[in-house]
Amino acid sequence: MATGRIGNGPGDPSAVPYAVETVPVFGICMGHQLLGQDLGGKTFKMKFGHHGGNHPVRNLRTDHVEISAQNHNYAVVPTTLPEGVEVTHINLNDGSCAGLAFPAQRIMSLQYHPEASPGPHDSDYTFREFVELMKWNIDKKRDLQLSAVSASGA
Ligand SMILES: NC(=O)CC[C@H](N)C(=O)O
Repeated sequence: MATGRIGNGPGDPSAVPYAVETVPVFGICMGHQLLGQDLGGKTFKMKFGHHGGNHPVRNLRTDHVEISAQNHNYAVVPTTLPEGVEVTHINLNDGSCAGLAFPAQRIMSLQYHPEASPGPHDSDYTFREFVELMKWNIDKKRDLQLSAVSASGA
């Protein structure tokens, strides 16, 4: 997943469990493909790809159909994704993977472009979903900090 370097510091590392946390990630298009690969999945080159602003996708969680802007030639192979990774959207023209989620690490991604503008706004809700993931992370970090402070007796 996201890589980085955590530097040196004073004191007992067990007193700061909140210092290491997973950060919510929202991947779009290439970001979706790279997340799919990072989670253990494979990608493949499509025969024609999807290009244009009128591609129907189905949200498998809500069963709603959204019109989407798309511009890609590769896609994630759903059957190669490991346990715990959920396919959240499919392209209704060819059944290809149009979105995935890994809730355990607060990861979400879309193959298409919800940010497209001008373009359809059917998928604006996905940005609100990502804001909720970030809020959850902030609340969890605060709770961990509070419990670490009370455990230390400070
Ligand atoms: N718009 C993109 O990010 C394209 C991703 C990748 N190069 C593809 O063609 O599928």
